[in-house]
Amino acid sequence: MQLGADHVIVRVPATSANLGPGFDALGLALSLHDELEVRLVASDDVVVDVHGEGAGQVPTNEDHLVVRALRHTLDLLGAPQTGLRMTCANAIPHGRGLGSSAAAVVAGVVAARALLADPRSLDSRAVLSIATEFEGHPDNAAPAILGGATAAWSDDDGPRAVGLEVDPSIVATVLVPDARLATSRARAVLPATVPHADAAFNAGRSALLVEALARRPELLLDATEDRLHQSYRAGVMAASAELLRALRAEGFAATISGAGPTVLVLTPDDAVADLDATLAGLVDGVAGWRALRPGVDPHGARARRVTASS
Ligand SMILES: Nc1ncnc2c1ncn2[C@@H]1O[C@H](COP(=O)(O)OP(=O)(O)OP(=O)(O)O)[C@@H](O)[C@H]1O
Ligand SMILES: N[C@@H](CCO)C(=O)O
Repeated sequence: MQLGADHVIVRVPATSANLGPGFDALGLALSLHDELEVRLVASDDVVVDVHGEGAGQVPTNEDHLVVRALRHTLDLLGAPQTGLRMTCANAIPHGRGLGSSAAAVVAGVVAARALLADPRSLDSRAVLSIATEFEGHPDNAAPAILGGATAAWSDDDGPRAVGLEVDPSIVATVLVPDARLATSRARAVLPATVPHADAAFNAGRSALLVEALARRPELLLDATEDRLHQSYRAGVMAASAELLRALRAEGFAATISGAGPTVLVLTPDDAVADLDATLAGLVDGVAGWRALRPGVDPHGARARRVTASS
């Protein structure tokens, strides 16, 4: 496989996984993006400049997650490796449950694809498969690739995903604390098995959530109930668990975003003012938290080749 470009720009969205009952399966792309510029250079060097989230914290060499995903993809396709200069402008907070690691991996894979002489040789399913190898589960990678809301699953041929309808009146609010929590830590507190009744409960709520997202936002509170992960994780994200409880008690469809500790709230647009008033009343619960209302990203990851004339 030959390379056909030497300069690409990639934009990839944040994602909120699980959406309550859809553990490791459902996800939503949010209009909060990391943007990367990748140039091939003649030497073997890797130079990474990071601005925004993660600056001064993530590696700036071959260990950088985007570089690892990019190189892995080129290797898989039998494409040549070269030196790289990469500039990252990151808006997705790290370790907060907004899919930063999936965004980085997807960015690396789609950057590699855009560098190929024939980018069509890697379709969305192959991108999902590579990204899931890194992530271990496809629920963030799927919406990061496809945009919108997605349901992801795996069969014998690997991970797959489909887009789900989202009623345009649904507003996503994310409440992002300062504290970070590594996904690995939030997964380590989950039990190996769960009661059959809890699995059945979540199956019903996940099915309902597909309908609530598509055209019945008034069902979002019931549809976002979960018994498979959030209560087990409360001990490693006490403030988020308390905020979740308080918002749900007021009738808002709050969930832990991904592996936390961010809280996602899904509301019909006519309930946004009530949500803001409720948040203003929870002064202690949200002091120091960032409240963002990013909108749903309908596109997913995008890559553009830069040519001398563009
Ligand atoms: N843009 C990035 N560039 C380089 N490394 C990144 C980038 N984004 C995330 N990472 C790496 O991934 C880690 C965060 O991944 P982690 O899976 O713990 O959380 P998350 O992906 O933000 O949340 P979640 O998986 O719950 O949505 C960071 O600490 C960093 O090591
Ligand atoms: N489904 C994953 C999302 C975070 O990567 C989890 O909750 O652990």
